[in-house]
Amino acid sequence: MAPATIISPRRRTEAPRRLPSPSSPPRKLRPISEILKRAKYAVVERAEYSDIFCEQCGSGERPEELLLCDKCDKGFHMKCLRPIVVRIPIGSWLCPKCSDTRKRRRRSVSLVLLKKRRRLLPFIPSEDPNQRLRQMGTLASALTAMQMKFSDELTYSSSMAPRSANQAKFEDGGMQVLSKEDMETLELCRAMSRRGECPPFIVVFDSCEGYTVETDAQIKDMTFIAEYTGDVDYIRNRENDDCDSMMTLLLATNPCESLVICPDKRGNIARFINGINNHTPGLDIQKRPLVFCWDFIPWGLLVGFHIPLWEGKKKQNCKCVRYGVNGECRVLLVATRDIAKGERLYYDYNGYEHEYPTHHFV
Ligand SMILES: C[S@@+](CC[C@H](N)C(=O)[O-])C[C@H]1O[C@@H](n2cnc3c(N)ncnc32)[C@H](O)[C@@H]1O
Repeated sequence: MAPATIISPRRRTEAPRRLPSPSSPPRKLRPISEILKRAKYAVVERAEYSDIFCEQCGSGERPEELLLCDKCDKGFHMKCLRPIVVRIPIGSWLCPKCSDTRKRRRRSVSLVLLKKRRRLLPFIPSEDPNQRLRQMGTLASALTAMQMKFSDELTYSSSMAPRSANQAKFEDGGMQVLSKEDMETLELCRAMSRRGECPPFIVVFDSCEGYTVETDAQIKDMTFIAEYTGDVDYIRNRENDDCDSMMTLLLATNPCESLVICPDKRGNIARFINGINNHTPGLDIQKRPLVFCWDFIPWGLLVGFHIPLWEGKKKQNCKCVRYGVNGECRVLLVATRDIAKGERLYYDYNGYEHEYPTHHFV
């Protein structure tokens, strides 16, 4: 906003200045806050503003009711504005057009920032090679216990679904495409993993949750955690499969073409990440915080709502997202907030089909 032009020591949108009558005794100066509280109208100083008229009604009458925009210098009757301005604004005032431009400019800036912030970040491997060995060791133990082999990519076999079946264009309603920059980040992470610079996570065993993944360093929001890998198969082949780690890969318009990832023989750390319980409220309703809102209530009543605060939602710190990458579907796990070292990873298993039973999850 352009700085206000100084035409007198007073602001143009300020309250009227009452000149003391020659007969009255000198008065003490009142604080500006008190003057503004009592002020009814804006005063236009006639000497400099005699040619000002209202942009809405075109009239220059009732100059004492004219507000001047601190940016474009144009005049507006307080009662011609919508909504009507009933008292002189405290501080600077912008007319509807100037405040709209400012809002729009602000919005586009924040969108750019938002876009920048939403870019995928590569994980940062621990510097100490011994620490990385320990991390890989915990994964190797868990894989061995599950009789699985490590695989950091999707695998295809003729007895299941061929690679040609994995086409993002088959997705019912289309699939979001991973941006070029995010693809580079994904490739960078894969290259790091191949060199033994693994992501800083460990797999631990918990008597309630089974295997679960914990961070071994602080993780930033939007950090790429892992790709969900395993054998790709048609959903139709797996209808009676009791594997609890299957992941949706493709939901095709023709259900016969839908695919799942099955990490029963091969997979990576993604297969050990646990889910949130999104059925059971963690706090009883009386103890949930109240949120107050009066925005949409015309008669200005203050209304409080209880917001459902599911414990699981609070634990959730990553998400599982399907993307089209070079025309194929891929499933990526990404941090949804900053995660402290030692925190366990959780995401919502019911992201797509709302079917996974999580009632028993801790
Ligand atoms: C993809 S696996 C995750 C790794 C699994 N915990 C394991 O030991 O192999 C999914 C299974 O883990 C278990 N699980 C996942 N999240 C859980 C949670 N929050 N509490 C308890 N069990 C959970 C459930 O048995 C679920 O079917």
